[in-house]
Amino acid sequence: MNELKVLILDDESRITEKLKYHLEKRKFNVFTANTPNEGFAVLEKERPGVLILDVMLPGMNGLDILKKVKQEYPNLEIIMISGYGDMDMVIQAMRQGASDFIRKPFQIMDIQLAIERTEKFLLMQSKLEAAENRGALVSKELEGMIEKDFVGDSPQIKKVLQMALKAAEDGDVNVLVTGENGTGKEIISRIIHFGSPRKKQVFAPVNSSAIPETLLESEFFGHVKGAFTDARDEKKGYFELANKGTLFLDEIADMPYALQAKLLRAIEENRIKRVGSNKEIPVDVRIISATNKNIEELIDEKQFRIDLFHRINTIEINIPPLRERPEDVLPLLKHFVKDIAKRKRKSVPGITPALVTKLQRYHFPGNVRELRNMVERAMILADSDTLQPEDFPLRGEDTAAKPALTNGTLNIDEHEQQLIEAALKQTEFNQTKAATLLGISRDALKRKIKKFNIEIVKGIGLDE
Ligand SMILES: Nc1ncnc2c1ncn2[C@@H]1O[C@H](COP(=O)(O)OP(=O)(O)OP(=O)(O)O)[C@@H](O)[C@H]1O
Repeated sequence: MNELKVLILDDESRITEKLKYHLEKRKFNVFTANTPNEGFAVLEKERPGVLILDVMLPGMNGLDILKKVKQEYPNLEIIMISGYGDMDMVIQAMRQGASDFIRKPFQIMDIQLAIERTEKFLLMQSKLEAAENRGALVSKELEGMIEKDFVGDSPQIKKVLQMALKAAEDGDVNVLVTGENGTGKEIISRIIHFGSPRKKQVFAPVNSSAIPETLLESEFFGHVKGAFTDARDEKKGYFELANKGTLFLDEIADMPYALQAKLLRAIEENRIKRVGSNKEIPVDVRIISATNKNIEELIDEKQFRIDLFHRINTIEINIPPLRERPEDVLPLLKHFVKDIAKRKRKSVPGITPALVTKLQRYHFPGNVRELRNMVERAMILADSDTLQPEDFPLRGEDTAAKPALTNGTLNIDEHEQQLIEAALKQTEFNQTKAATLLGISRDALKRKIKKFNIEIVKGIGLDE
C-alpha cells in the first residue's frame, strides 16, 4: 500500500466510492466522507496527507471548510473539485492554500496526476522539515504513534531521549525508567516501544498496584477454567496478551514480594504457566518498568528482590525532575498552551516573561503533569489574551503578595518609584491595571514612568 493517505470529501457517495475504487488500485490509502463532520472525524483520526474536497457541500461551503482545515491541519494538502469551477472560486481556493483545482466532470487520470504532483510537493516538504528538525527531539512519525509530543531543550532531557532511542533500537533489552511522578516515564516508555522493532505489536501498560493482590497472578499469567471459584472461563494473562510486544510495568516497586519471584521466572525463562495448569506457554515480551521509588533502598529493606532488579534494569534511564531543568519550562509551556488551545478550539494566548520567570523558579513537585494542569486551569479561568503570573497560583505561594519597602529609606521619590515598579510587575506591565492598583490615573502613571525612567517589559509572543 502506498504510504500516502488520501481523504475524499464529497457529498455524492457515487463519486467518493468511484474515486476510492480507482485510487486504491493505484495503491493510495483512501478514506471517504460524505459530510463535513465525517470528514473532520477522519482528519482527526487518520491524519491524511491529501484531502480531495468538493467545493459545494451541504451545510458548509467547501471554501469555508478549506479555511478551517488549513487552520487546524496546516500541513495537509488540498485538491479542490467543483462542478461550478469559475475562475473566482479557483482564485479564492488557491489564495486560501489549496494546492490544486479540478473541475467536474473529470477523468480519474486528472485526479491521479494532481495527487502525484501533491505527493512530490509533500516529499520535498518532509525533506525540508527533516533538515529543520535535525535538532528536534522526536520525529513527527514517532510522535504520531505515541500520540503525544515530546518536548524539551535541556541537555538532561536530550540525554534521556538519546538513551531511550538507543534502547528502542535493540528491541529486547529490558529497561527501567526512574523519576518522580509526572516526569514523563510513561511517555519515554512509549517512545522506547514505538521506536523499536516491536512497534507494530501491543504496548501493554500495567499498574500492578491498581490490581487486588489475590488477582495479580491470574492477571499476569492467566488461568484455566476452574482454577479458582471465579474462574468460569479460561483467560489469557498480560504476558500472553503482550506476546511479541512490550509489557510496561508501571509502579514496579509496589509489586508484592511473592509475585516478584514469579515475574522473575517468566522473564528469565520466557515461559509462563496459567494458574491451574502445568502447561508451559512460550512468551516473547520486552519489559519496560517504571518507578518513582528508590529500588535500592527497597532491596535493603527486603521489599524488592535484587535478582528481579538486575533482570529489569539492563538499561536504567533516569528522568530528572522539572525543577532541575528550568530550560524545559518555556518550551513545555508553549507546547501545552498551543495544544490546549487547539483542543478547546480557542485562540492561542500570549505568555509574559514574568510568568516564565515565575515558573522557572518554582519547584514543581508534580513535574510536567503539574505544569500541564496549571496551563489548562489558567486557560479556563484567565480572562485576558495573555497568560499572567497571577493566572498561575503556585503551591505555598503567598497569593496576596504585597510590594515590600526594601531599601529602608524614607525618601518619598524612591518609595514612589518602588511602588510603581511593584505594581507594574504585579500586573505584568499592564498600565491600566497598575494605575488602578496604585489609585492614580493611567496618564499620571505614564508621566511617572517617564519621570523615573522605568523600563517596560513586553510580553513574549508564542511564535518568536
Ligand atoms: N517532555 C515532555 N514533553 C511533553 N509532554 C510531557 C513531557 N514529559 C511529560 N509530559 C506529559 O506530562 C504528563 C505526565 O507524563 P507521564 O504520565 O509520562 O509521567 P510519569 O512519570 O509516568 O508519571 P507517574 O509517575 O505519575 O505515572 C503527560 O501528560 C505527558 O504527556
